[in-house]
Amino acid sequence: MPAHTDPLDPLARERAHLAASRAALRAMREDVQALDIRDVTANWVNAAVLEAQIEERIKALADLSHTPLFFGRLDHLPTAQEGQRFYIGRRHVHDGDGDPMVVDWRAPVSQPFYRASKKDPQDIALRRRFGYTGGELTAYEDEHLSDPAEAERTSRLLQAEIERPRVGPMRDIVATIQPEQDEIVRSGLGGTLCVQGGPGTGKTAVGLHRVAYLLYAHRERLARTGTLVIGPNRSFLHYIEQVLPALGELEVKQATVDDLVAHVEVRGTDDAAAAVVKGDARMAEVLRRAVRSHVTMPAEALMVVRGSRRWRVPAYELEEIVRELLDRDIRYGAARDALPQRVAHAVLVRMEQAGEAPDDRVQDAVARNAAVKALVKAVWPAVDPAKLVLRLLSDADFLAAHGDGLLTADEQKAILWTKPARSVRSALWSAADAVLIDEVTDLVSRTHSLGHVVLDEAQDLSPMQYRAVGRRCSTGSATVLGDLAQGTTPWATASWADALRHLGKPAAVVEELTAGFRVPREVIAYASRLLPHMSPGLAPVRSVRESPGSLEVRAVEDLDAAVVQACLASLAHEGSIGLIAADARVPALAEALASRGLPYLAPGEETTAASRLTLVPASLAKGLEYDYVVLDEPAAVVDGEPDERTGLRRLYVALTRAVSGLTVLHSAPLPSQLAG
Ligand SMILES: Nc1ncnc2c1ncn2[C@@H]1O[C@H](COP(=O)(O)OP(=O)(O)OP(=O)(O)O)[C@@H](O)[C@H]1O
Repeated sequence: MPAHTDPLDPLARERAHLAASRAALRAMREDVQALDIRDVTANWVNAAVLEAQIEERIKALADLSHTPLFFGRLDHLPTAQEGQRFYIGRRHVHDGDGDPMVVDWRAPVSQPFYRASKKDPQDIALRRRFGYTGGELTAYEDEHLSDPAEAERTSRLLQAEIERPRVGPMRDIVATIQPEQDEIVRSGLGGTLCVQGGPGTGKTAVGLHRVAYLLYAHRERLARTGTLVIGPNRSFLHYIEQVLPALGELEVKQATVDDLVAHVEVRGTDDAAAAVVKGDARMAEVLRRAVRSHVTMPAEALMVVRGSRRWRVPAYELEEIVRELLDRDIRYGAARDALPQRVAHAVLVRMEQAGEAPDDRVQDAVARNAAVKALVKAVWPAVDPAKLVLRLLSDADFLAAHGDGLLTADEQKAILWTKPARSVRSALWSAADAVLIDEVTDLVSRTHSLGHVVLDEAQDLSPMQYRAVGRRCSTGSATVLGDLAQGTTPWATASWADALRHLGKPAAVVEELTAGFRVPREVIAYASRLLPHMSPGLAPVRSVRESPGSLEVRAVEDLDAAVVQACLASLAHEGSIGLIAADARVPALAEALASRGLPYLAPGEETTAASRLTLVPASLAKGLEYDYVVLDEPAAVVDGEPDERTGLRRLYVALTRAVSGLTVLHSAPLPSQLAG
């Protein structure tokens, strides 16, 4: 592109605005750096807090050289907003007079940039998109939305952004959020939203941008209550971890469900049958019963001695107090804390009847009396959540006592440990056990609720896991993202209504995303052959990529050699390469790559220009994407799972990771559902 120097040339003027905005941002940063806090802070605590806030602000105002300050411009019709012009970017920048040079993409005035169309111009005369090459503003593209003479056409810049080869971690999509995505991003904080969408429809991207939006629109409230993004595993979290910081949001926590319930060290695994029962919502009732079974009715009267006097509360009255606490909708631990005061109150009533005038201090003293403490210990003992679950899984009679009528004899047998554990420390806890312990922990004392939780790849959670997530946003809201067709756990949810019920958000609205931004048409059509066999009723994704992409399916004799060859061939292209294989095949392929001197990364490790090949076990492929994918032996991917449906879904996930091209290599016959 030739250099533009003519001051009347539109590109030159836009570049001048970019330079001026940069200078303004620098000035904003310098202003903050120059702040002298000595005058306004009376003590060092305030000073430290303020300094930390200033540090944050300075960080937030950094000019990231590779992320353009603005990517769009909106000119209102002269009749609207006084014909104002707004530059839309990742953050707000103002000049010395406080007038905006760039407005934050999340501000209400930016919304038409994403939503306005020729059909509904929203008083916009001009929408301009900017193209950048290496931080330089090099192109622009105009739409005159209110001009009936101008025909609607697809934006080249938008298309180029969608088709761009992928390297490195996930990037933000602020410049190209689509209208149907924007509606999800900007929907209110009050309600929970569930998004069903096929592979590559932008669910993860939308979820992350939604957090950024909510933090902008409800900054103070969410700063107080907190936000959390939940993903399926570490590799996935690594892959997405830079999106929010790039949008200026540094405070959002990220975790897996396992991280949330890490009350014990998980060293064991369950077979599918046991895991399904442990993850079933009926377990919540079994646990509730088991916890409440610790409460016993007082058999004897309570005798409290104070000075020369003895006060007696009969057993039936103590029982009434205990029953009343059991009937109340409060946690086991809260009721246990309340019990001594209730009992003390009964003693106080007697003192009053005897003509004394005891005050609150007397009641507190009675509540701390040894006899009262002993009573509480006997009738309402403390419950250790891990010990309780340990007993339930080790002691057949205890499990039967609380599981009968809820779990069948076979189900009880499935979850009982064959070798009962001796102690919480030595037990071989599984991931599902940790969730049970979390449920009990919450029965004992209420879990802290955050303001907003984004739950990605939600289809894979068990009902008990949904409950664990749900209690972390019980007074807040959630964004639930997933694809029923990509459910690869034996307990994967069959319907969003079920999932949302277990999450405790039955009134959530379910939206659908149907446009695919990742997988080329030919490849998605191939993968979609599996849909009727594993998730009948779900429509295939409609790819919006223009380049048809390449799909090659080849039977070979020497599989390892062919795979290495295909990786080398893919490396001749620009972008990242993912070699996806059944988990059991990974060691052999690792050796084959190593013996050819081909270095490779593990999933989630950052691809760089020098190191672009990742060896991906099929179990970790979910949510990730690579420019070119080489898929090893589809039949092995299917066979690696406990049942065929799960196997086909795992294969569907593996087939839908490619952005530009997919090479499928097999020495065994292809699964019949894939063969055309
Ligand atoms: N509006 C958009 N503009 C440009 N790129 C987009 C847009 N929406 C999504 N993408 C890109 O499409 C790819 C797929 O998005 P994402 O990973 O969020 O999809 P997903 O629905 O979560 O997929 P999966 O179901 O496979 O996990 C990403 O590279 C993302 O940046």
